Amino acid sequence: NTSEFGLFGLGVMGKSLCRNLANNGFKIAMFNRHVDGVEVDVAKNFKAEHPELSEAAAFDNISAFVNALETPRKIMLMVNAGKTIDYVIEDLLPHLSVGDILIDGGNSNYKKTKERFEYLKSKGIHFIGTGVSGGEEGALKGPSIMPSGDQEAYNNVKPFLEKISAKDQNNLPCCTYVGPEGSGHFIKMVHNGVEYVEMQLLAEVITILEASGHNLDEIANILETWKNTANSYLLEITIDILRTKECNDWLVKKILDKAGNKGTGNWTTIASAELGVPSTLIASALFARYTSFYKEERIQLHANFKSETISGLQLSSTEILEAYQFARIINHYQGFKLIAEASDKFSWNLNLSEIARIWTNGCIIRSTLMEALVEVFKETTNILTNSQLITSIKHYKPSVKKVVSQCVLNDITVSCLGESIQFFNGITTVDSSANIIQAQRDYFGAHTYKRNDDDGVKSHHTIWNKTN
Ligand SMILES: O=C(O)[C@H](O)[C@@H](O)[C@H](O)[C@H](O)COP(=O)(O)O
Repeated sequence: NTSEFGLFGLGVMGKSLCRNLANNGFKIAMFNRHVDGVEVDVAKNFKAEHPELSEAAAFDNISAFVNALETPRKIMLMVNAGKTIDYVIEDLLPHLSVGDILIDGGNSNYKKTKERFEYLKSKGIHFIGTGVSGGEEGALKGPSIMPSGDQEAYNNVKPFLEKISAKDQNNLPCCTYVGPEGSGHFIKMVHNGVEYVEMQLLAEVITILEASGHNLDEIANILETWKNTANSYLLEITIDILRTKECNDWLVKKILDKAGNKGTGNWTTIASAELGVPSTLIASALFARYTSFYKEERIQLHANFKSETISGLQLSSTEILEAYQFARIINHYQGFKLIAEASDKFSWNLNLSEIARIWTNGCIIRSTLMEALVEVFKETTNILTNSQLITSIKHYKPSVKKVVSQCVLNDITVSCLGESIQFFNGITTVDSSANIIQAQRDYFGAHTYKRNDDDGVKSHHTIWNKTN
């Protein structure tokens, strides 16, 4: 048994990670199940396709795969999130020894990761739930890696994960021990929530620029200039997408406008609700995807309601850029707020600056804003208290108000741009209207309320003079 590291599951991400590990000189064992007529000799054929895998061992037999590994065994599972993980764990368990380490690199739910961590701990097996971000190319050339579980177990796999990960500006690995049990998958989930919003904001910006009379080539050129102040991986790929033609026509124009999702945005919204954190932009981006799915109803309702003439947009691309930047800051504020609240609630003691640092490269939300946040989180956990970001927000605010109000007047839906200024106005309001809510709750349900003219601790109830 000479293989140092095992990779279980040769899907898109699994294959890329194998090549990355091999390219970094690790002697690996690769496993993919055998399914008659469907998945046959996957590992063997994959090995044959790539010269860098010449030293790798290929298996479709679990016991042979496990026995090819030096102990303590380090096995990374790259299979679909959900029940599959539990089936694979049960298949592997009879072959494992106490002290072996299983790493779940899929987009698993952080609650399930906690359960699996405790279940395997009871069997003497270490379980590391780890977020892996970067897609197929990132997994091959260097993803961002977010492992959590036992620090001691992590130290055993650290040399592998840190070597294959992307590197930040100081050439440090975009891989760090995030914290206990499911914290790695929790931050990966939030990463995806922030990703949903960044994607939605770019979609909204393009809609506004099109409604302002620009075609997609012109919009790609405008976005190109935004790289100077607002660069990100998602901005870069969106420019590529806008420039991709098929028979001289824009390919993106032929893509059906029904946005799919695989669940992480959904989980982030659920976690926000459960933790009482107003991640309103993530929820807006998720629900914008859900709304897009009602294509037939949208067509019908458009016929019912679209009649009045609209005034037309009077917006410069600078104003649209500033509105975009405003909303991005609010997006990152909400994402990291959720992480900070979960860290407190679950006593994970997460390091926000270190999380921002491993997200500066390799992952889907890498950006120059993220690079700035690494320093911001060294001084505060609340980015809206950072003097530079306060200045930026104050500078961008007039533009987002103008852009959003003109979009409303012109019947253009901008759910995330719109929500960014709605949320900002709410979180910067000293005396909100929640006192009305408290009175209504006390009126119909005797739910009591606190007063702002006593110690604010005592609960009060009023026998309201019900005229209705
Ligand atoms: O960080 C990443 O590499 C991506 O986020 C990756 O995890 C995956 O592409 C998402 O799951 C897509 O999510 P949806 O299918 O929900 O858009």
